[in-house]
Amino acid sequence: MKTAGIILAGGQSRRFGSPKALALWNGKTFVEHAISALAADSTVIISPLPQLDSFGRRVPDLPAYAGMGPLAGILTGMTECEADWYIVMPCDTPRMTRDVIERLLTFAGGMQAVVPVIEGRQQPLIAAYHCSTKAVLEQQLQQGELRMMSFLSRLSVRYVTEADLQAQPEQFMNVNTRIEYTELLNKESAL
Ligand SMILES: Nc1nc2c(ncn2[C@@H]2O[C@H](COP(=O)(O)OP(=O)(O)OP(=O)(O)O)[C@@H](O)[C@H]2O)c(=O)[nH]1
Repeated sequence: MKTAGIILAGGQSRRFGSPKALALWNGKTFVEHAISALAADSTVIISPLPQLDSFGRRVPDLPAYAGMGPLAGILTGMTECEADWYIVMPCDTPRMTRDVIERLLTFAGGMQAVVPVIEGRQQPLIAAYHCSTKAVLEQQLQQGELRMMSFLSRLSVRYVTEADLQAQPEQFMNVNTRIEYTELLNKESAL
């Protein structure tokens, strides 16, 4: 099974005020934490930011779908890399770890997607998608339908819990605001 990691590092970071991918935690940028967590044969960073070039292979969103949000980033990654399964990872969940992603992949059989449900909330941006979902996603975006829930409703999905993944709910917490970032940094100093 060939896997590819898709790091979503586009978007506006409006609530954060500067590109989240370049925020620092525990001596590494958020994008580096995402790279470390990805257990994949190849990895691509989807972002318009040239500052991310030093961290790995970076490509901007496909022009036809630029500015259309995370689903556009996922389709871009699927177009850039050939793989059986794609692991999607945002750049704002620096506490995610490789062991959790490896366990996620163990559920990738017979379904089109594996999506965590953590404390009852679906986490489709830290999830695995089979290559058969690419055509579904392309058709959906061509229809101008940008909602993640709409994408999931078109797929056969295996939902897995934090217990299945032996994960701590905090590992899935994302940093959207400066307040959330300060909370994260306080945890760092408490280590
Ligand atoms: N490639 C790509 N990634 C995106 C896009 N929109 C959001 N992302 C990424 O998807 C993840 C979740 O993004 P959000 O926090 O919902 O949105 P954001 O635009 O980064 O932040 P806000 O402007 O504060 O909403 C982050 O890793 C973003 O970098 C996009 O259009 N293209």
